[in-house]
Amino acid sequence: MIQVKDLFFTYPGNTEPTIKNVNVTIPTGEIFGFLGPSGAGKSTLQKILIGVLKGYQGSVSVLHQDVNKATTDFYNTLGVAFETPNFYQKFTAKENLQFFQSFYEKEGESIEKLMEKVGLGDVLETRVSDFSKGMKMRLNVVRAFLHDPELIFLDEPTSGLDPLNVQKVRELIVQMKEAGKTIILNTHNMNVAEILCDRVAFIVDGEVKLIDSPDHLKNSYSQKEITVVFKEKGIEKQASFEMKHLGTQLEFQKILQQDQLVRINTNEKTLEDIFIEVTGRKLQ
Ligand SMILES: Nc1ncnc2c1ncn2[C@@H]1O[C@H](COP(=O)(O)OP(=O)(O)OP(=O)(O)O)[C@@H](O)[C@H]1O
Repeated sequence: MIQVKDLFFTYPGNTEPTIKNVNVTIPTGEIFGFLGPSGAGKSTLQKILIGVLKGYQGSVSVLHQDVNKATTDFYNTLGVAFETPNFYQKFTAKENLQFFQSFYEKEGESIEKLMEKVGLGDVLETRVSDFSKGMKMRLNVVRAFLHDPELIFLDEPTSGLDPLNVQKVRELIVQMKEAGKTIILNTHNMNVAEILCDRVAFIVDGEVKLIDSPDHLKNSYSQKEITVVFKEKGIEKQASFEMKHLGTQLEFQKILQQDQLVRINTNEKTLEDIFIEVTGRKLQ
């Protein structure tokens, strides 16, 4: 679906490349996340992958085409939600979506259904000027799916959304994956990445530092131990035990038998902890 080899890109007028030696292959049907702090180069990479930024070095094949030679077909099978939503403020949400849909040959799910899925079912006839930032973000996601594309790029799709609406957008993305779509997310929301992505790439200063699945990363980086919090003579205490010896760990068995357990933590690292450990950088 996507094959990037030895990619470098320098903005005109800059001396240093913004994208440095990126190599990545993304198969059909995957949810793939580019994770990195602000300024890491995620949007630049997205613009190269959708054929907007030219003049790069290396090779970029998307939907089995060299993006430098992308045809109309390419844009009919590609959906994009840019980080900053761009709508006609005086038009209603529905009028905006109908207008953008008219550029494409194919129609996917109805505007009404898609809007319903992101919790905007009752504001179809509302002018976009009356939308909040979070509503515009959700409308932006709907816009990317209008023409039933095969490959969808979503730049920070959950930015500025409350937890309930983050969940709605997440559910829509999962439904699209189940329908066989390939989805590329740019995000610095590690929680979203952890739940949604089959694989993630850590990107810092234009370089991909690591590509792996969230599960495999968490298994590799987390300590294989648990911490037990228990009460002894009314005082709360804690002790850590290696997971592989738990069955024969007498002290652990004693805590269980005395029924003094308060809680057990698995000491699992979050994707954010692992990002910091691997790259030495924070995400926000
Ligand atoms: N048109 C441009 N000309 C010159 N430099 C640019 C241009 N657009 C972006 N940059 C620079 O390229 C670097 C990467 O920016 P980019 O927007 O790709 O990062 P990002 O990871 O998407 O960040 P964010 O999460 O804040 O959107 C930044 O240093 C930015 O200042």
